[in-house]
Amino acid sequence: RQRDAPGKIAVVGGGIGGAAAAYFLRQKFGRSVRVEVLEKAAVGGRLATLEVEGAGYEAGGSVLHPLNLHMKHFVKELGLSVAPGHGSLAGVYNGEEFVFEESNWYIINLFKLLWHYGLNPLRMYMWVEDIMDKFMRIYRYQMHDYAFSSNERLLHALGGNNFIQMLNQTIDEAMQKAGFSHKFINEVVCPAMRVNYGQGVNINGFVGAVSLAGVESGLWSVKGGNKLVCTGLLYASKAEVISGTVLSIEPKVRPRPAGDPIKLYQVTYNTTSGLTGDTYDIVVIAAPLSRQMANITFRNFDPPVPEFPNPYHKTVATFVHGRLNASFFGYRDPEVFNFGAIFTTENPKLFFSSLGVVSPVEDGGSEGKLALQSAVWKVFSKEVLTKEQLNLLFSSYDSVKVKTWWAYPHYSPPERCPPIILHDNIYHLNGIERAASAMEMSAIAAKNAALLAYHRWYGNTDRIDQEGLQEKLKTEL
Ligand SMILES: Cc1cc2nc3c(=O)[nH]c(=O)nc-3n(C[C@H](O)[C@H](O)[C@H](O)COP(=O)(O)OP(=O)(O)OC[C@H]3O[C@@H](n4cnc5c(N)ncnc54)[C@H](O)[C@@H]3O)c2cc1C
Ligand SMILES: CC(C)=CCC/C(C)=C/CC/C(C)=C/CSC[C@H](N)C(=O)O
Repeated sequence: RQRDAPGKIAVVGGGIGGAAAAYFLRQKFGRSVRVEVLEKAAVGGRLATLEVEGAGYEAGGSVLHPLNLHMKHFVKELGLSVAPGHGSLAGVYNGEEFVFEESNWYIINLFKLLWHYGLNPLRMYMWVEDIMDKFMRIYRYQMHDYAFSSNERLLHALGGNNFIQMLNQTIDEAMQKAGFSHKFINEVVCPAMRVNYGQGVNINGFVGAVSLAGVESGLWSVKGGNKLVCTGLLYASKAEVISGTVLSIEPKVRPRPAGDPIKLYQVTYNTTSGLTGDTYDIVVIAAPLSRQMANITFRNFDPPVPEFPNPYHKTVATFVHGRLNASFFGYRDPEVFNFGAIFTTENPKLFFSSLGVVSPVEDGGSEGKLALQSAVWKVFSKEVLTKEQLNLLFSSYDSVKVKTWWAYPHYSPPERCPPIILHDNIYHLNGIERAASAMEMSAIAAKNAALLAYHRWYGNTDRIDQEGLQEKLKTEL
């Protein structure tokens, strides 16, 4: 006999992971199930805008890759618009001087790159392409309804032992082994890690490769703000969004006069009206699980739900409307200082990781050059910038807005991803962040969890952890 559909599903967290999970759970389980999303702060989570002088700017997750297919699909499905990324001249600063300065002329850049780094840039492009090609297999597997019970199994299905190995070594080790020069790793790869993950080349090889993809051309964002995808998905999924902080989850058994007892989960949460809760058949946790982050207690589980050490890295995004101080960077004439993005190499003396001119989310992307005279700059740093530091970086400024994040995992390979399955019908999305944290990674984890929850509910074991999918699907239409 076909098992009854679940009555109620709880999703903890209304960021892109939770919103995508609600959407995919609705797709899989159909119209009858009640989906409730519990969110303790704002829908969007790490996708949020900050207002600077009347305009909104992406303060968290900002750029998407052209091959981030779930995010692309959401934008299309929800009738949102794409804002293409803007081009601005970039320079790499080592704390004393610029080790690389981009020119307005393509041909000059080509010569400069060849002169400084030989064939390393071209080889890097091919190296990242190869990883992306394998990564793209996930869309085919998910389209055919296949799910994975652990993040390691998911990664193995995409790139075999090589992907697992990438989790266990630093991007520095991975690229040195692949024959990239020390100078190139230091002056090109390291600045990309610092701008994207606020950490250097000691982060794991997989997130390192994702980070390199994150500085490729064709990046985009959502007009009006990336968080619109979250509100849109929650609306489309007909989920009920409840403002509340989940405190604990506990297994419950409800006896039935006829048939097997029903296994449920009691979810207790705090709202503005006090402590309350409800029971659910399935729970999907779409927030990083640790005391530092979601702080959820799992009560009376036998065996207990294990705690995973999963420290997150602090990143401060500071928005400054003002004029950059060219002389801080060694330029006497501010007129010839025309960088719109400044990346940095590793130098303990530097108090910021990167800075770049940003445009408002309502702009829809500005193709041409951004005005640098008095622009809004986004500065990434590990700590909140002091007034003295701001005065060093800017010759004058009108306003400063600061957002501090527990942004992404503090990467330290060898990396083990926290589990996806926490109990019979409890799933956790954010373990995938230990491999790499990005909007698309949360969307992939959300679809995987929805498929896994569905197949495990209905006993479709043939759709879980299948080996040799790449070969198998080649012959399938
Ligand atoms: C500064 C910064 C820049 C970034 N840039 C990019 C980028 O350019 N491109 C990219 O792809 N990625 C980027 N990222 C990463 C990306 O933003 C994240 O990987 C992604 O948004 C994570 O989404 P999520 O839904 O998994 O988690 P979150 O967005 O963290 O969502 C979790 C939600 O759960 C809620 N929650 C937590 N605990 C509880 C609880 N106990 N009860 C109820 N609710 C709870 C939280 O309030 C939150 O809303 C960036 C991140 C930061 C911080
Ligand atoms: C998941 C895959 C395959 C690709 C994603 C590539 C990507 C867009 C990576 C960026 C990740 C990230 C954490 C960026 C943070 S900073 C972004 C931007 N430079 C900014 O200034 O805000």
